[in-house]
Amino acid sequence: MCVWWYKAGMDVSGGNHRHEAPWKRMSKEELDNQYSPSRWVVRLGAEEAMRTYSQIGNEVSKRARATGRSLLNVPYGDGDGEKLDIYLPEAVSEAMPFLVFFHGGYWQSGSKDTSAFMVNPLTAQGVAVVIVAYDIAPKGTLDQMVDQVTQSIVFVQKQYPGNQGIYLCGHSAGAHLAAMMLLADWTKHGVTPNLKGFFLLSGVYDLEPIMHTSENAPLLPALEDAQRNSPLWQLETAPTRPADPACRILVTVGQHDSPEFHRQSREFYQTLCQGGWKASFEELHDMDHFEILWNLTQEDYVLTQPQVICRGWSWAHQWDLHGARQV
Ligand SMILES: N[C@@H](CC(=O)c1ccccc1NC=O)C(=O)O
Repeated sequence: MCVWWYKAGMDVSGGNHRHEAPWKRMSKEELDNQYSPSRWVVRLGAEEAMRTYSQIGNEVSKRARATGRSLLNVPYGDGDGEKLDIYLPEAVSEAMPFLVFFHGGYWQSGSKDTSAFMVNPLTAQGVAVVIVAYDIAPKGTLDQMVDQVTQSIVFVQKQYPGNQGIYLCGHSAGAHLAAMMLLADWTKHGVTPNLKGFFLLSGVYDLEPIMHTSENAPLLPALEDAQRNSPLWQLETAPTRPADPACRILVTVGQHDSPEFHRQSREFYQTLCQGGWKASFEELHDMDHFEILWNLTQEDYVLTQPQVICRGWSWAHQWDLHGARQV
């Protein structure tokens, strides 16, 4: 079942009219603006928002490591950068649920070492959290990053075959990498991970507009690179099906994210619905691109409740609190 949450005044009419994509009419300057999330924060200046992002990431990661219940820099592949951190709950069991997180930073910055945002609230509630490093550009190409993320999930499944579910979460560029896992061919890896949910925070799902921005152009040398790595494009042209039909996908975007980020999330959600995936969409009230992550450090935030993240997503009903309604 697809759940469409909307607020009064929100445009629910849009289809996937790619030929009419609004970004095609934008100047380079406007595209740069639309794809620079820090320029859209409302309570801080752009630079201050980025500084705060690093500072909070640093602090929460130190706090997460201070509990001593972590396995750090575990290799999931042969490459130097192919490492992940596993944060365990107090009561470790065979059948723990796992949340695997992919950090953002436009595929060019960020680190697992400063991205343990949701670790303490979730481990306190019995969920094991894995924070994955991947080779950001210029060391890594997008194809390599996608491959590394795939390998990291295979590693978790092989290491913890009795897991109660693997839930993927990604922020921004990390949401893109998580979304690419909807297209993964697990048969090549000899194991099908027990994927139960995708939790996509302010992501980018169509990389073509990014090719035309100054900051990101070097990432995507050709249109084929952008298309091959665009889950939106791929799902529209070659739809896939979940291995587990109960697998859920939550697509979220911050209210203060740019119009292009809103469009990307909405279109991705619609494409998922059309493809028969169990998807939900939520615009996070009064949130900017970075505050979404800061809220994930809080144990009492709606999205860090295990029943939201790891138990059948009964969370949806809680959104009534934010004035959203189901249609
Ligand atoms: N240069 C970007 C930085 C950025 O996009 C970003 C930074 C930290 C975490 C996520 C980000 N965006 C997506 O991956 C900006 O101006 O917002």
